[in-house]
Amino acid sequence: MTPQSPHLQDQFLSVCSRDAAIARFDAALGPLSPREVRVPLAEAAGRVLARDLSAPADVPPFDRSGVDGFALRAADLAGASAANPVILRLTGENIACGTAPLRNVPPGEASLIATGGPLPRGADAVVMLEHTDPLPDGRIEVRRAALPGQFIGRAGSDLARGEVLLRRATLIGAREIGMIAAAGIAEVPVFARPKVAVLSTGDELVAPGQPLAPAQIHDANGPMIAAACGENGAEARFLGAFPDQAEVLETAMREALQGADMLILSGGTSKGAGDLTHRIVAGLGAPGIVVHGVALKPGKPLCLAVCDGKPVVVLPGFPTSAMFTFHDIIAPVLRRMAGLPARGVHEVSATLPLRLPSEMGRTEFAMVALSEGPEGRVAFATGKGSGAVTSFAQADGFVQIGALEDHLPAGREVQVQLFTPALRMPDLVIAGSHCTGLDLVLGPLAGAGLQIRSLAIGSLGGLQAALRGECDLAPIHLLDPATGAFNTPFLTEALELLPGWRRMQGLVFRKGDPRFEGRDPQAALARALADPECLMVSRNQGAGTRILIDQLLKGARPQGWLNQPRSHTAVAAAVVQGRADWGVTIAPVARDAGLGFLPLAPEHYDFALVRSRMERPAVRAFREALALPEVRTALERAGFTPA
Ligand SMILES: Nc1nc2c(c(=O)[nH]1)N[C@H]1C(S)=C(S)[C@@H](COP(=O)(O)OP(=O)(O)OC[C@H]3O[C@@H](n4cnc5c(N)ncnc54)[C@H](O)[C@@H]3O)O[C@H]1N2
Ligand code: MOO
Repeated sequence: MTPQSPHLQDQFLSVCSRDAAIARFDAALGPLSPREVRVPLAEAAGRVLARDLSAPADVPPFDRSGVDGFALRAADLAGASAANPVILRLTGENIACGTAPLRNVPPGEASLIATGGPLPRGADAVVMLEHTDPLPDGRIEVRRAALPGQFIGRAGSDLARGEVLLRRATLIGAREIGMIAAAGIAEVPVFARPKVAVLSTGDELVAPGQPLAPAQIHDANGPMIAAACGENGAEARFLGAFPDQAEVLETAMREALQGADMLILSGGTSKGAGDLTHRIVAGLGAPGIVVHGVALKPGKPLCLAVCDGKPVVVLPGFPTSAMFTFHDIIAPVLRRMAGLPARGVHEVSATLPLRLPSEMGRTEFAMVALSEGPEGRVAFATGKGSGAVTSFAQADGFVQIGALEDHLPAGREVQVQLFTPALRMPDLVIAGSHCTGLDLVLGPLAGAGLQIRSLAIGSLGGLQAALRGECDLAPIHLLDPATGAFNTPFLTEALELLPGWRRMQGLVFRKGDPRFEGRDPQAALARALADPECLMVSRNQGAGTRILIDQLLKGARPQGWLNQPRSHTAVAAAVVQGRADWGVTIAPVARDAGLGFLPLAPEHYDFALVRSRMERPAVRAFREALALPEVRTALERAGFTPA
């Protein structure tokens, strides 16, 4: 199916608004009524009740004692007190739980009764054992009066026969299981979980656990979407990742759809020539594709189809896009099929500390992480683009930006829709440059139960957040070219420097490359600059390493200088994969990547502490962790030099 010339593609995406997409999908799906099945009580947890459950019998089935004591007639105890006890004879019967009483309790007598024991005929009250005294002749003295009905649980008082104990559409949990069991019901009518077949498409996909060949990535969408289906009442069957081969894919999709109530694919729905899933979907059944292209960001290439009554969905390949479109558009359908109520919306308000750019023409969902600033909650954007998967873990929720806005200004108050109903603000907010060494310091804090939010917004971004008092500390490695000093020149009165560690920066190359191997850095650099075939990888403007690179280059602009990734790791990857021959990164990254390393200069990775927040327990804990001998040893072992 792949066209001869991949650049000659169909322009099949015709974008409609989110609301129009939902309306078209709903209209094609028609009413979605969940099926009912009966499951044993032991399997009912997590299911949704398909009909009202009525009690088949009274609970409790008989009047019973609520205490260990004596069943008796309240009238016998009129006027009883410690000073004036009443003496009663015993019937001789001892009513245990699970035994039906045989004897009457006539006036002037009492029967010993256990908590939960059935009340004998004649008795109308129970007194507690500790309010009585045995007499040597076998009778008892009762030291206080009793009200009729005292300590008696009446038949049907918990549940009367015929009473509705749980309503339809109730989500069954442990408490509900207890009620159903008490009512004596062994089989529970619940909604059938819709069966969803999930499959990923893409030649580049490899199952987690399998090694990656060049240009391959691990399949994130498949497991993620299957789990999200489970969270929304469905029974997902993940069928694996399939290559972009029309026949293989079509067979897999037809088989999957046969045994399922819904089919969800991801990938291959955008404009690429290899994007063939939508073509197969179009032939799976009537009416076929009803929406292809929604004015959502992320999520534009979403494809919605109904094939002979069953929903078939192609989510965008980018994991963030797949997840947002699933939750926004697919989850509500799934919940209706599963008989689950719509998910509640949980919102908090917060202020944007920074301008949040947005694309005009698409409703945009921007993920944010919350922190407590001096003037209330602030929401930092955490998005790394639709292709990223880690933004979810760092975000508390998302902000919706209307299709007609191209940005939200700094200072704007926004509503943040939370991912989870309960928001727990982090105990420690770190914003700035990330370093793998930081994870070694944070380990003990997380182990002590502190919730830590680490926002990788670069040294300068972190410094500004710290100056605004919106984080507790900012990890920075900023070189002042004028003085050659690190970090201290950038501080103000409001900040205090906590020394972190030194990271040796050096020139990296693939081991064995004779242009670098065994030379001193300056000689290697001269050799590299003299060779027009020798390709470098640089760093982004603003990075400390970039300042070092520009100092080394003295104005030279070798091949590859415009390749300016934002991280040490990306530099190492470019060299390892041969997209560049040399670059500058830090020793631990070079070592982990297996690259040759020629040391240049140590970089100071320190922490700008916000003075007004320094007494917070989590900040103190951070300083203590940094000084721990085991943390220092771990840092050294990882290739850092603690300050
Ligand atoms: N010329 C255009 N290119 C793109 C457009 C466009 O309008 N014009 N739309 C972009 C948008 S927006 C999105 S979203 C993506 C979605 O593309 P597809 O749905 O066709 O997905 P793929 O091309 O197959 O993959 C995109 C991306 O995601 C990775 N991927 C795919 N499946 C998985 C998986 N199961 N687990 C992890 N990652 C996955 C894949 O490797 C690609 O990197 O298209 C833009 N392009
Ligand atoms: O819609 Mo794409 O989902 O912008 O990333």
